[in-house]
Amino acid sequence: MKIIIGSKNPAKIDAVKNSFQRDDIEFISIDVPSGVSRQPFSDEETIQGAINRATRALQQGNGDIGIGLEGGVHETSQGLFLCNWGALAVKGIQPIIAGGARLLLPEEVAERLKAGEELGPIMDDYANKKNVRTKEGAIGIFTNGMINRRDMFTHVTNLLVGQYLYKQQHLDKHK
Ligand SMILES: O=P(O)(O)OP(=O)(O)OP(=O)(O)OC[C@H]1O[C@@H](n2cnc3c(O)ncnc32)[C@H](O)[C@@H]1O
Ligand SMILES: [Mg+2]
Repeated sequence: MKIIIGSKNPAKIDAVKNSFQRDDIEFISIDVPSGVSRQPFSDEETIQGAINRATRALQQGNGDIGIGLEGGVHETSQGLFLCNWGALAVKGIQPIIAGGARLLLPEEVAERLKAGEELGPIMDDYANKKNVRTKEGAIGIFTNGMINRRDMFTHVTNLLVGQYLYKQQHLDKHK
């Protein structure tokens, strides 16, 4: 079985590998356009980015399953939340969608996002580290390492794969 991941980010690739613990799987990661802003600014836009990555990965990689993972932010009355979404695409059914953990971003980070900066570079600057987005992620920084970006995305990919297995077993109900 060939699984195509729509990103070259190791935090995302490792999450997908964690969710498919089988020997007969080939993982291929390709950079596909998310089709949304580089910094998605709502759940809606982040979900669309995840779906676009999954369907494009499936097509371009000519695989059995395409997986798209997308990070974004979402405005609420409490402030700007970090949000993460994932999609799993296979031929013949609507993409399967799942959301990840979320947390409130500090005002200083939110202000910079609203001024047009991307979260990746903001986090490197804020934490005085390099490549936070490919390592612990914003979620790792703000939880003191209790949950890193790979673990957060593994939860999302488990939700995707679990739903996929369920649908496979109940195919006629969900066509
Ligand atoms: O290579 P890709 O797959 O694009 O991975 P990415 O790290 O850029 O991640 P996304 O495009 O999914 O996220 C959109 C933007 O938000 C940033 N971002 C999202 N979550 C983050 C996190 O936990 N830590 C740091 N930056 C994050 C990311 O760097 C992008 O600028
Ligand atoms: Mg990106």
